[in-house]
Amino acid sequence: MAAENPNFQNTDPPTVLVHRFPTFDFPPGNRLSTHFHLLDPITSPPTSPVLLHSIRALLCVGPVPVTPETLNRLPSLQIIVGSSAGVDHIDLTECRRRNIAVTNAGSAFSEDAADYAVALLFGVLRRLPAGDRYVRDGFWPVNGDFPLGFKLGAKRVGILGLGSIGSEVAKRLAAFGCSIAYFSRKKKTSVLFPYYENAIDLAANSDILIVCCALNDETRHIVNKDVMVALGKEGVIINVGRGPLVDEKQLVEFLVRGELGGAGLDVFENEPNVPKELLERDNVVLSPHCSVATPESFEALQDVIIANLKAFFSNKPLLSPVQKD
Ligand SMILES: O=CC(=O)O
Repeated sequence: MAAENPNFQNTDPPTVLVHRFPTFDFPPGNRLSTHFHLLDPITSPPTSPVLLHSIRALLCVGPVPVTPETLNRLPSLQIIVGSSAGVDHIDLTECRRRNIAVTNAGSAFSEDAADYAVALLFGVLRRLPAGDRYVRDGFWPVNGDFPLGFKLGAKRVGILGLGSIGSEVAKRLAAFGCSIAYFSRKKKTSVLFPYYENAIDLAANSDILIVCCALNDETRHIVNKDVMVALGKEGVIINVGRGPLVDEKQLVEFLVRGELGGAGLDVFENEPNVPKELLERDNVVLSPHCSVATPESFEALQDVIIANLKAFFSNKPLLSPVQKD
């Protein structure tokens, strides 16, 4: 038992406590358990409070909340290794206070998330899901040609959050001939794209807004009514970040009143619930929070998790620490 074995945490492989919803796990065949002793309270017998007291590393699988109560049970905790790009489910303030390091999925998901943002954008502009329904439902022979879509090339794209995902979006849309501008926490010295100091100015100078920033107190509802007005009647919003980055109630009203051109949404404020007004709109493409969900991404994620945990247990710099500022 851990209390009788003060070196428990130094055993090989090192112990990592798993924190997850019962319904949420890695796909079968994960490689983590070949490197670490994974202690999963959902599949193992109840974990004793004494053992919990000795845990130094927590692996957070999926968006399960890490609250001050979770952390109180783990007084020796030094690192939380997250398995998602966003870490809004982890109480970062409390982690900072307790000096607990937090890591995220790093760039494991960035290419898939960026591909998906572009796919949603094509879906909205060229009306792909609506065209698919038109064919399947037998309207083509009866009603004739399908209404025109819009060209992607030469559109002005504003990216909210030019991090790892946003940069991949920029690369892809630049290749389609779009002009790129962005708003981020900070202006990036290494980037030549025009920078706007706030989301409203970015929207006023964009045809399309792609939302891919982290969710926190500063960015909650960053896409609000004023940003929607600035984007204008033809404007398109794509969200592959988190639902609460967009004021969903306002978004619905703007779409219903025809004051926005369309939206492509992989994330929602109250998942898995989607406002019913969106279900019947052909200029809206809906998706069940799966922009990063490919076997290739999950393979890359395991590399990032293993690298972070190995670095932690050997006192080396972490691969993907979450920014402290
Ligand atoms: O939503 C997915 C993620 O944050 O990784």
